[in-house]
Amino acid sequence: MVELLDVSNLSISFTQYVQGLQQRELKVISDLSLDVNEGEVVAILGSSGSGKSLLAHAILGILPENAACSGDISFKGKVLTEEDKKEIRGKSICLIPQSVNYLDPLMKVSQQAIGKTKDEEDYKHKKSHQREVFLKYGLDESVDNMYPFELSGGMARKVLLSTALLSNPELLVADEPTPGLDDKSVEETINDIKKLAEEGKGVLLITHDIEVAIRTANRIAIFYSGYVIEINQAENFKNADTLMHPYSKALIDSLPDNGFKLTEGTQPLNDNKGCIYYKNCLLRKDICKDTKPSLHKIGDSKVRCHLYNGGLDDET
Ligand SMILES: Nc1ncnc2c1ncn2[C@@H]1O[C@H](COP(=O)(O)OP(=O)(O)OP(=O)(O)O)[C@@H](O)[C@H]1O
Ligand code: NI
Repeated sequence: MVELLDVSNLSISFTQYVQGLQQRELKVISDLSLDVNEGEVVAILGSSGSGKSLLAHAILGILPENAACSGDISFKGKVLTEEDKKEIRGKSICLIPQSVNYLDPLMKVSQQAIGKTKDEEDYKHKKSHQREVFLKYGLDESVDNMYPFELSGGMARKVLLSTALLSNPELLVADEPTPGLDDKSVEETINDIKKLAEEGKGVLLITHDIEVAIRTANRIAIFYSGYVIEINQAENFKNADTLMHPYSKALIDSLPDNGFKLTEGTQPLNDNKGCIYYKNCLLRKDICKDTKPSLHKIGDSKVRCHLYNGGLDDET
């Protein structure tokens, strides 16, 4: 098992100005650790605005200027500097962006997929490769000359996927690839992602659709208020009893009532001293109020909860 991506203790925050010159720090992602192996799909599941796209952008090295970021992101055992990220993005690591808005509206889709070319020979080579990959995903020749606004939702998704695959990356970060798609296109997207993993690529699938996560991923990481609170095998998410964190259990139990969608719920925005789930937790203990649990390893899974460490928080 080759580890492709290792995100370790990643935190991302923004400085907010409140009332004139008063500043406060808005922590969007806190102490996030996560890894993706070769041939594996890992889903990160979180509600809207929980920092999922920022995680993707941190991995690619395209965070907005005003974001403060700490922690390490390693690719194949090497901690990446911002320079390294620039060097390998679009090559070994590719992003399937959340929205078609990432495509240039004034450029034909094949042109932007191919990018800059050195000379006619280079263009011919890249053009034939582009056609081959587009065809693999069911995009016929007429699509090459279309502008982004001419694409349907499903076609746009395929264009974003095919474009990301042109450089044959080892790791793909797919940011919400399914919203707005009809059932058939969702099905195709799930199969396409699974196939990529079968070919040996690693995929970090960012989604708020729990059903898509369960059906596509090998492992699922649950995001709550900027923290990963549990990482577990996807099949364990079919039943609350096979999960560990009280929030994950409550989430799965509530799914039938919520039409199997993640509800926004009330996720506290402001961090507190203790466990982020303290207020809502039915199993809370004294220690949970003032001491933050770290992400404990239990077998092949991880959980951020004091219940799983005998009340002691000695692991970092
Ligand atoms: N440039 C920025 N400056 C200040 N705050 C920002 C900036 N970019 C993002 N944020 C904040 O960070 C939070 C997380 O944003 P992000 O886009 O990562 O969420 P998301 O989980 O991808 O949501 P969605 O499901 O809607 O795509 C948002 O609440 C947003 O307010
Ligand atoms: Ni997003």
